[in-house]
Amino acid sequence: MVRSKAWILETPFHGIPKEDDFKLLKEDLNDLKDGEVLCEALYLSVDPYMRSLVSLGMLKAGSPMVGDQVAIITESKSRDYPVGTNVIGRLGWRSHTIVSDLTHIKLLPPMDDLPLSLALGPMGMTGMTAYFGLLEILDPKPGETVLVNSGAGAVGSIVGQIAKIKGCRVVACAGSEDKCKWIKEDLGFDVVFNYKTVDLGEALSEAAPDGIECFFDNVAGDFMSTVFPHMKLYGRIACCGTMSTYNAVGPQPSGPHPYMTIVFKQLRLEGFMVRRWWGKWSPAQVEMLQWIKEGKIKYKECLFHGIETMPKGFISLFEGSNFGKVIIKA
Ligand SMILES: NC(=O)C1=CN([C@@H]2O[C@H](COP(=O)(O)OP(=O)(O)OC[C@H]3O[C@@H](n4cnc5c(N)ncnc54)[C@H](OP(=O)(O)O)[C@@H]3O)[C@@H](O)[C@H]2O)C=CC1
Ligand SMILES: CCCCCC(=O)/C=C/[C@H]1[C@H](O)CC(=O)[C@@H]1CCCCCCC(=O)O
Repeated sequence: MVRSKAWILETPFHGIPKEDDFKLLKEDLNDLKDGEVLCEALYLSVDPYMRSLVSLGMLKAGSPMVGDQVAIITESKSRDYPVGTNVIGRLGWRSHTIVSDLTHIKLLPPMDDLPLSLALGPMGMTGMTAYFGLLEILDPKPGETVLVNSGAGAVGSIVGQIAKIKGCRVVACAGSEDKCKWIKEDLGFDVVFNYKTVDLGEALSEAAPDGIECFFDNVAGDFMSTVFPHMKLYGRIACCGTMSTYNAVGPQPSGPHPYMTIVFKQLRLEGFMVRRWWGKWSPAQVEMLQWIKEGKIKYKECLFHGIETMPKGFISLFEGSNFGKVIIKA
């Protein structure tokens, strides 16, 4: 008999999630039926969207926490997935899972000798978000200025590096001096500032006196409103996420929005969800693997150890204490 540990949401979040909002349950799993496999989690992902699922009413008190994990098949009654196969799937915050519908798991992308955890980072959902959000929505040209916020995060750090590969000038910000040092010195972004210690408008005027062609926005809110006047005519904005609003309590902030600037500068804003390009993930992963092997894309992981630490890892995303991709090693 296998005992699984599984996190549920005990109390819907109010403001920044707290460790008390979660509860760890233990469940004895049944024996496998024909066609089923038993997955044991190796690495689990925590991502900002999990916070927004509560605001959207998709996660309620008592709901199992959702999320992707890299797992190994430890028992199998399926010919397609023999014991020892590594898979990725939206299996939730749990240590062991019986999978009956095998469309819920898939093989990892080819990763040569890279750590398996990268299938949750640059080779996985966050890396693909950076890749497609930048290349499909913003389509930056060599010499253009690309601004990215949360620049030391899982998505932002990859956005800036792909923009450098494409010959762009990268302006990025992050919320600590250590993060700024990493993206400036190790990742080679051109202009970097700590948005918590500068006047954002002044920092943008200084960083991009001729204006910004492409803005990859992970934050929204006041940050975005401040950026609009610094955009160039026909500037493009990829609306990737809204870190500044996920923990908002009560009605969402309503402005100010410089609408006249959007019209006058003929800006294009486009929201996206990375699964739009699901059919193109494989070739993108091949290119990402090549860039990582050539040292053109560097990555950082912020590892937490043990499934018991999942709430801590998740909360770190909103405290800004994470560097790169937050991963829980089971
Ligand atoms: N559209 C899509 O398909 C996808 C969208 N996303 C979005 O991309 C964004 C980045 O995700 P991801 O890279 O995984 O996360 P990160 O690794 O960037 O971690 C989150 C970071 O956000 C910053 N942050 C936290 N709270 C705030 C706040 N109130 N205001 C401004 N910044 C804040 C912190 O960095 P700092 O030190 O810089 O403050 C923190 O480290 C998120 O908005 C997420 O929802 C992610 C995946 C897919
Ligand atoms: C829901 C607000 C999302 C804000 C932006 C963001 O972070 C999006 C992340 C998605 C990414 O495109 C791929 C995903 O899987 C993320 C969203 C998943 C939402 C539904 C999850 C429901 C479930 O698994 O049961």
